[in-house]
Amino acid sequence: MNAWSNEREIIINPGISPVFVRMSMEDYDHLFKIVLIGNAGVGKTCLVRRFTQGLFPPGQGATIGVDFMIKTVEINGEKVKLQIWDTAGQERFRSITQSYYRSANALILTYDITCEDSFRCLPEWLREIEQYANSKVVTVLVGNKIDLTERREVLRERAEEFAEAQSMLYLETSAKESDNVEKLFLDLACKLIREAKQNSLVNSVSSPMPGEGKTISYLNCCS
Ligand SMILES: Nc1nc2c(ncn2[C@@H]2O[C@H](COP(=O)(O)OP(=O)(O)OP(=O)(O)O)[C@@H](O)[C@H]2O)c(=O)[nH]1
Repeated sequence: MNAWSNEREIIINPGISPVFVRMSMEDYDHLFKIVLIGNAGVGKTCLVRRFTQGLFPPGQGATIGVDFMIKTVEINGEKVKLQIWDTAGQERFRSITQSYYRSANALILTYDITCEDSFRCLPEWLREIEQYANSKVVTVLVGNKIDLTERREVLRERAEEFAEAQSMLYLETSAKESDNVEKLFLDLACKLIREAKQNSLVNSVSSPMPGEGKTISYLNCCS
């Protein structure tokens, strides 16, 4: 095993055959697949671990291939199971990670506000999305590491403008300080519920995936 809590699901041979260490018989009202993408080192893994485990891992190493976690939340009395796929940012894993886009209900495209390069690469990531994701996918642009204010290289206004031009939602986060991380995932879940209810989602997750995490309640949206 590893240092992660038992909420983590282990994937052996990412992209080929997911093998899950734990099974769950628990029901849910909605199941959504969320995939995090973006340059290496922008903080994708830290965002996932902050949300699913409430921690900021010290000395987080680079993701190899794809990691997978599940968290169940309760929103307005409905159980929402979020399958969260954390992809490696390194170029050499691109052919593996691309294969996870197609069935995603939502993509979290992440950059690092202290790294201009990670922002400049966004058009390249958008081309990947265009090519590999389904046309109904909800995309959120996330500027991470806002705790490093003095090292900011990308102004919020610039990112907001970019996101708006691309019809993406935009949020700034700090996985380290836990700023906006819960909001990111829960607002996204709310949007996916609304879209599911309007029957506008391509229900690409056809068969339930096993596994279970903590259940938390969230009542502030979906009105
Ligand atoms: N200060 C600060 N550092 C962060 C934050 N999020 C991540 N980091 C640091 O950034 C580095 C990279 O974080 P990861 O979560 O591994 O980044 P990643 O995008 O998953 O990287 P790959 O797996 O290589 O694609 C680590 O040293 C983290 O500690 C944040 O919100 N604030």
